[in-house]
Parts: sequence; C-alpha cells; structure tokens
Amino acid sequence: MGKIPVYLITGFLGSGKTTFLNHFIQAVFPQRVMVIENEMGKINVDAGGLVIDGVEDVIPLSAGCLCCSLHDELLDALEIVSERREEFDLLVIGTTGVADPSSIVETFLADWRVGRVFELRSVICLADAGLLEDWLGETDEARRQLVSADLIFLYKADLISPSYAARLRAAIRGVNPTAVVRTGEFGRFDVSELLNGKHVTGEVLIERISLAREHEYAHGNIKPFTLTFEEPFDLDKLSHEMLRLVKLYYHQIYRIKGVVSIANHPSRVVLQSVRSTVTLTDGPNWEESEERRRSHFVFIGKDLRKDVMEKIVRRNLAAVLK
Ligand SMILES: Nc1nc2c(ncn2[C@@H]2O[C@H](COP(=O)(O)OP(=O)(O)OP(=O)(O)O)[C@@H](O)[C@H]2O)c(=O)[nH]1
Repeated sequence: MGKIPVYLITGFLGSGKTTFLNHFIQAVFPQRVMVIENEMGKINVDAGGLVIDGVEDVIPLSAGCLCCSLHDELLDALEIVSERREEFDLLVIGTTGVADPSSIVETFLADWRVGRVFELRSVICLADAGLLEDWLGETDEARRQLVSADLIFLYKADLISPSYAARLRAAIRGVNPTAVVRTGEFGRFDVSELLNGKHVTGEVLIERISLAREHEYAHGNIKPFTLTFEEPFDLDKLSHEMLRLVKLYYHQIYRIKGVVSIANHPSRVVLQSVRSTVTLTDGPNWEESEERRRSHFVFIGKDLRKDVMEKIVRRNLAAVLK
C-alpha cells in the first residue's frame, strides 16, 4: 500500500470549510475519507454536521488549536489513522479558522516518521469573498493561511460582483503569487484538478513557512467560548437580538455557531453567523426521548466578555417576559 494522501483544509472563520468538506466527501465518493477535524470551542458543531456516506470516521480534536497546543494530539491522531489504513483512501485534516497551517505542513514535510507514511497532496485555503479584505486588514491569521496554501478557493462569489472578484484575486496573488486560485460557491470545485494536480512542492512550502515564521506568532486575542442554556428560546426574539448583537459588536464578534432549542418546535435550529450575517435554519429533529433540549452557542471573537454575551442571549429565552 502506498502512502496515505493528505488534504489539509484551512481558511479563516466562516470561510466555508465545513461546506467544502461536505462537498469534497460527496465529490470523491466512492473513495473513502477519514477526517481529522479540529474545532475551536468545546462543542464540535461541524463534526456533527458532516454527511455520513463516504466518511469512514471523524476524529475530533476539539480543545485548542492544531497548530499550537494540539501538536502532540495531532501526532497521536495520525498514529491512530495509520493503524486503520485499510479502512479509507484519503485523509482530510480540517483546521480551525484561526490556525496557522505552517506548523502542520511542516509536520508532514519535515518529520520523517510522518513523511514515510503520509503524503501531503494539497494545502487548500478557502477565502470568504465578502470578508477577505476585512480579515486581511484586521488579522494576521488570514494572511498566514493564504501564504501556506497551494490551492486557494475564493468562495461566496455569489455575494460579490465579477469585477470585485478580479480585485480580490489580484490581492491574493499579492500575498501568494504561486498558488492556483479558483473562484466558486458553496464548496464546489473541479474534482479531477484537486485529486490529480500535484500542487505541493516541499521546497516552496518550506520557504513560505520560514517567511511566515519571521514574526513571533500567537492567535492574538481571538478566543472562543461556549454558552449553554437549559430552557428553550423564542425564535423571533432570538433572531432579532442576534442580528442586533452582531451589528453592535461588528469589530469584536467574528463568528457564532449555535444549535438552539426553540419553544414548541420539533427540530433543532442551527444558527450560523459570520460577522454581520445571521441565518437560522432547521436542523435534525429532537428525539422524543430527549427530555433535556439544551442550546449551545459557540462565540469566537476579540476581547469578548462571556458574561455580557450570556446576559444578552439569555433575555431571549421563551420564558423571559419582554
Ligand atoms: N452565500 C454563500 N454562503 C456560503 C457559501 N459557502 C458557505 N456559505 C455559508 O457560510 C456560513 C459558514 O460556512 P461554514 O462552512 O460553516 O464555514 P467554516 O469555515 O466551516 O466555519 P468555521 O468552522 O467557524 O471557521 C454558512 O452559513 C454557510 O452556509 C457560499 O459560497 N455562498
């Protein structure tokens, strides 16, 4: 058996990594995919949202970030995966939206124990066309992710004009002149280009990594926290409040994900917010036996106070009077 092909998926918060991964899993079927998924915050909303057909297993790494504190845990996960080699064809590693992928890339290229079993085929960076300029201007992470990639998908092209897309592609080339850049929507891509293209070359990546390392790196003050509530929410109050909240805290709240219990509603409601957008959609039904229909919200942002957010979200519980 040859080396295990690895696809590393990066991209800033809310850029569409889970959407892409779902699409990838369907597109490469009948090849079987093993996923190592790293999620910021305690609740792995994304791993629960992956399509099942074609996925052999999802190994969650939930606490912290793969590129920093979880490095040893990544090595452990790779060992587990290599012992299950016969169960799958491709390995996908999904990083958090603030990961610097360079140290993960380095693990594959420079650690001989890893390199003799795994072959890093592509470092894929997803960029949110609507927010890329904001993120490049306000954070260091988005730039580092673009720098380390050999294939960049500029997604959410449905939200922008073709001329603005051209401007963004030029901005991307300014950060990373050698990566292949494709524009698209909702995780769609050319399967044969991705699977058959040979994008990663060790020397180029190592050179880029050393450039990315020039400055001391930490995830600034972008941090996640989770809020959990036992009682159900009022849908109208909650949707109105969340829209108000993300506009009011535009410069601090980067991402909110939630699985919410709504009073007298049979299904979970999934909340997705990327900066100032908020969508609430029906998720899977609650089981009859599930007496405790807990709601969970993961907030990711800068200098955010958990107690203040909790107070604001709490006042939208169905039992709270207006
Ligand atoms: N309009 C539009 N929305 C998209 C597109 N791709 C993804 N989205 C939406 O963007 C939101 C975030 O997508 P996810 O796939 O969850 O993003 P992510 O990168 O996994 O998010 P994190 O794990 O928090 O970093 C969801 O509401 C998606 O439905 C697209 O091409 N166009």
